Amino acid sequence: MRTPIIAGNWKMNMNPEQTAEFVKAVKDKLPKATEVESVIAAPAVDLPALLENAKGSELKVAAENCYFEDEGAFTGETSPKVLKEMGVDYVIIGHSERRDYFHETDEDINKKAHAIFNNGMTPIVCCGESLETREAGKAEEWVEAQVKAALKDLTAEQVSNLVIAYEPIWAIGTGKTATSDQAEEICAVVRKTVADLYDQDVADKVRIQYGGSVKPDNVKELMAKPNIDGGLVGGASLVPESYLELVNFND
Ligand SMILES: O=C(CO)COP(=O)(O)O
Repeated sequence: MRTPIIAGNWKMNMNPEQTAEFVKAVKDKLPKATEVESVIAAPAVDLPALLENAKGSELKVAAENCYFEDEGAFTGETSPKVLKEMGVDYVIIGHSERRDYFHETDEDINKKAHAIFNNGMTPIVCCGESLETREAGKAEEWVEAQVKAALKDLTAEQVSNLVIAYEPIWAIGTGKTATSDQAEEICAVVRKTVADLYDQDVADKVRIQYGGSVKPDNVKELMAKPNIDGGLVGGASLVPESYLELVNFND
């Protein structure tokens, strides 16, 4: 019912030449997008190379961030309108690195979600708690509050098409994966939050990814969980062989 979605988040790790080489290495070995969606999120400087090389393949393209205005005096920002014109499908917003290092607020993230939908793309909204919050027993309420704030005033139709990525901060780039049960537990909370805000039908349609040290050797177990529909993958998405193992997790 929900098409699985595996997205690589390259972060600030690739240049246009490396991007072109990567896409050439994977493009003919991807699953059909109707069975598993394969996405790569790249820095803005790599998007032209990514889009050009991905043409005609099953690979979908994401930006790692954008601004919430379409144009204007916003030095250094990326326009969602231009991303759409270039052919971008998805935009990651609210990654914990952007919240922590660049002080993005829940309100910014909500404005970006509206701007991305208004431009005909799909947001991948990230949420997730710190180790401190988890140890205080507040992971569920933290994530629920982040999801509620990010979705403010979005329509049921928009949220039906949305992707939400649950990424516990303590599992990002640390090699510490949440157990599949821990990941499932919070992904279920995310779905319930959507059901409470909208209805069960919308909650059944929204796709929820887990992110945080997803690797070829744990992807199958995570994907087997009922509320996990995909992965948002950092380190293991940088190498063509491991990216291919991730997107072909069903084989
Ligand atoms: O932040 C992440 C994806 O957005 C996860 O990164 P890692 O897969 O490197 O832990």
